[in-house]
Amino acid sequence: MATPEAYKKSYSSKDPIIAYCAQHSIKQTPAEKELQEATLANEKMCIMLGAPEVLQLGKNFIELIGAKRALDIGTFTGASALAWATALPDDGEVQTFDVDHTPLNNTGLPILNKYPEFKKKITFNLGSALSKLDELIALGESGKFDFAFIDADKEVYPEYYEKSIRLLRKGGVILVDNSIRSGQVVNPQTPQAKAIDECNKNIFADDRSASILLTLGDGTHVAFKR
Ligand SMILES: C[S@@+](CC[C@H](N)C(=O)[O-])C[C@H]1O[C@@H](n2cnc3c(N)ncnc32)[C@H](O)[C@@H]1O
Repeated sequence: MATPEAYKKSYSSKDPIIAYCAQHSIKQTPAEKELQEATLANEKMCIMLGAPEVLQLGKNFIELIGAKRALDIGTFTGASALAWATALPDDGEVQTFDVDHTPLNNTGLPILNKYPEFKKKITFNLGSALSKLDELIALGESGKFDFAFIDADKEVYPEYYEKSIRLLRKGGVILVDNSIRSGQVVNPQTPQAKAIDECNKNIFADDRSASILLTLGDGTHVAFKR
């Protein structure tokens, strides 16, 4: 029985409409399929795996806007970083951030090492994502990224959005994962749900971007930098 959080993810949902949409949307490379299956099989916290329909949306945006540089906030086993790497051009770059590389080392890297054409585009940063994003801003990288995926500690979502909007160029796209949090944002009670709700409200009120909150996966807030 899927947990409520996993319910809307296509790989765990029993909903035939979600299954139908997934069947007519998701196009994974063999590398992505292998990493998804290994994560679901090996990782106790496999619930954290990015929903493939959300990763598909991100890949489509990367292709559409001709992105070259992507931020991936929350690596886990590397599934979202790999998705962006498959969609980026050969000279593309993914900067991915995590405080814990255990799932990456145990499950992600044994598979990623088999696909050097994708792995070579990914830089794995170990440490607080917020500090690393601040370092990029201090290094003069503001306005130089094309795409960002926010999928790490939920309490920090409002700050991750702020850093991402600064680091993206005009026309860049931000996807915020778990923006509905199994419906908890409607009446947020936990610090995580409250922070996601705050982030959703900030994005909706933000003149620096056009945006839409989609009921895709566990909720996907999409912001297009003006
Ligand atoms: C939901 S998982 C990421 C899933 C991944 N994006 C994917 O598509 O499979 C969230 C990750 O954020 C990491 N994380 C938690 N707090 C963090 C922080 N302060 N800085 C960076 N990463 C953090 C966790 O260790 C975890 O691996």
